[in-house]
Amino acid sequence: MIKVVICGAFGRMGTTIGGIVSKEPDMQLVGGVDIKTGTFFDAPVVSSEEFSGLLTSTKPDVVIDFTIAAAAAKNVPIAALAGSAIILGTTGLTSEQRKGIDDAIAKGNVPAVISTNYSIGMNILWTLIRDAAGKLSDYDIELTEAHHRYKKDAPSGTAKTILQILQEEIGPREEIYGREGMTERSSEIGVHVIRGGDIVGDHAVMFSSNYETVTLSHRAYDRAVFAEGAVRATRWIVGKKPGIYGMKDVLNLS
Ligand SMILES: NC(=O)C1=CN([C@@H]2O[C@H](COP(=O)(O)OP(=O)(O)OC[C@H]3O[C@@H](n4cnc5c(N)ncnc54)[C@H](OP(=O)(O)O)[C@@H]3O)[C@@H](O)[C@H]2O)C=CC1
Ligand SMILES: O=C(O)C1=N[C@H](C(=O)O)C[C@H](O)C1
Repeated sequence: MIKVVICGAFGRMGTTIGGIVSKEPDMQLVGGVDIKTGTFFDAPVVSSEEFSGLLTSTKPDVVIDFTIAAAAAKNVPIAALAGSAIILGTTGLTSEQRKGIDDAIAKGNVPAVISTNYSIGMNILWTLIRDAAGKLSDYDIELTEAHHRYKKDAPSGTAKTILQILQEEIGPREEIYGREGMTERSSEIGVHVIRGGDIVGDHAVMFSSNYETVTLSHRAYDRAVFAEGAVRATRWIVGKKPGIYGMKDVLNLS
């Protein structure tokens, strides 16, 4: 049995993942962590102050974190230093927060999957964007993303990963976040963020020349797509060598 604890248990992702884990025959949901406490899917949910105690009493194989950056920056090091494998989906981490997490994973000598997007489709799209960017580096590039009204970080973690891929493939380019007034396009990458309703997650990259536009896009219809990916990563990480992996490793994408 793979024993699992979920940080952010009562959140949109935490409840979706908890529902899946609780039905998996080879997994046992042993607890959750959130601001509010109680139970989810018959497992106890404790506050972050009680997280260490939960780890000692349940000894989870894997801790999954979908919270907010400030919480993940505290939860993940505690879990890693206690010896649990990590699945981290929380976005909006500062570089200092990410370094603290990476250091704790190294110090705890545990394996971890960290990804800004656990959907299979987005991981395929990232490889397509890399390929297109290498070949269309002289085209104008615009990136758009749209999410629900409650999303706290902008641009999305997925959009930041796309920007990183573009920068790696086409060399350093200025990033312009929205435009207003008298603007003249140069070689920048334009980045545009939309927030509204319950949009689950849309991302698109446009490569435009004077005669054509290539658009590579992805739309998630249901959070289950991220949750299923995180559960897949949870099963995959058990028994892996210590280190930080991505979904491309889980999905065996080169
Ligand atoms: N990598 C991926 O594929 C995906 C990543 N995400 C990311 O996952 C994160 C969560 O998203 P989502 O589920 O929509 O957000 P929610 O706000 O619905 O859920 C986050 C939960 O974490 C709780 N929380 C806040 N602080 C703490 C803490 N210190 N310890 C434990 N729990 C805490 C929140 O409580 P409260 O509401 O009371 O503050 C809330 O219940 C975001 O960063 C999002 O970008 C989302 C989808 C896919
Ligand atoms: O907060 C969300 O909802 C999502 N967050 C992730 C991100 O920031 O990229 C992944 C997905 O787009 C949904």
